[in-house]
Amino acid sequence: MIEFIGTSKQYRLDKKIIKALDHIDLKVNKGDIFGVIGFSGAGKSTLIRTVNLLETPTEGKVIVDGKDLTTLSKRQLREEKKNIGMIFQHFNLLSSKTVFDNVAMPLTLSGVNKREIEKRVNEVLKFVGLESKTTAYIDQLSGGQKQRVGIARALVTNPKILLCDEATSALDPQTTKSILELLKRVNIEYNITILIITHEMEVIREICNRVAVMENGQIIETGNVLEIFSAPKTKTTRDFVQSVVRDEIPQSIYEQLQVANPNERIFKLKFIGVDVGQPIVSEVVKKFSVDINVLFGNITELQKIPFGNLIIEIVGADTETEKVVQFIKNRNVQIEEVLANGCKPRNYSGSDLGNPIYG
Ligand SMILES: Nc1ncnc2c1ncn2[C@@H]1O[C@H](COP(=O)(O)OP(=O)(O)OP(=O)(O)O)[C@@H](O)[C@H]1O
Repeated sequence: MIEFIGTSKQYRLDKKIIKALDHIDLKVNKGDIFGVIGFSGAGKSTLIRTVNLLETPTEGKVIVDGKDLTTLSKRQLREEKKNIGMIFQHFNLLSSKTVFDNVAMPLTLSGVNKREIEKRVNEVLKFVGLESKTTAYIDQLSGGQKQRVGIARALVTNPKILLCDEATSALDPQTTKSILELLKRVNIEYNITILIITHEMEVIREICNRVAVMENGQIIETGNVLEIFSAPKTKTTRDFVQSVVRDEIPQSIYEQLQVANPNERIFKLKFIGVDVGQPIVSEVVKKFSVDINVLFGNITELQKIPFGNLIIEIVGADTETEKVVQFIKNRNVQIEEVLANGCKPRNYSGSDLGNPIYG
């Protein structure tokens, strides 16, 4: 649906060349809610703005729905752009106009007749839940309502693609959730492919099915959301994942544990999907001569699939512990020995946390 092929964009600032996009190869499939995440300056805005040629690439192609936009005439490009809606962090609405007039704007500019405009605008305003606000002025709306107007305006031309440029970054968490819910409905009910750029992993977790991580104008990692959350490969991706799914022992617990007994080792377990329901800890204790302390655990949901993290201390002879590790692996649960800041696996004992609560 959207394909970047060797897409680069350079800016010249004084005598310096800034590589905002550095040979991007990326494919967004029809029906995706595709998230691009990165820190400030990574190149996200530049990337999304090339999809409707608000920025022209200096090199490479941007293919949208089979057409290379960079090769189209102005008139062809205007036609193609009707298939692409966009919403913005700061809404980009006209405050001197009513909600209705803001939403009607793209149709008015294309010369659509009044009756049709009225029908379509009322339809999309109903869809975004603002049918009672048609005559209100933008200044009389909350941030969330403003973004709903932005979404209605983007939908009014029946686009195939919706571009979201940090669409929830100016909103509080509750409002963010409701806007993300609305975007999910846009994707499902209107069958619109969505490309979102964000610096918030929460947004990726909530609605995206696929994600790319950007750094210094490049895509450093890409995959489906479950894959990226369960096995992030780069430090930047790990940091983003950590921001919403903690899977490290909290510092306070580290501090209470003391290095001592070689028979005590700490492991991190990741459960994905149905595995979350497995009573694995109690099974291990019944089957093997070990004790287990649960140090930390959480569970979250990714695309309706449960995703859990557990950090446990196994107390027992090394040979027995290795058998436990194998047993857990055989149950399709990821297990790795915890490393402390890149040091060798640590063994702990002492303190209340060292007292087995299972077995
Ligand atoms: N018009 C411009 N002229 C010069 N440099 C630019 C221009 N636009 C962007 N840049 C530079 O390109 C790089 C990528 O910027 P971009 O805005 O795409 O990043 P971003 O990931 O969207 O960051 P943010 O989240 O802060 O907007 C940055 O180094 C930025 O300073």
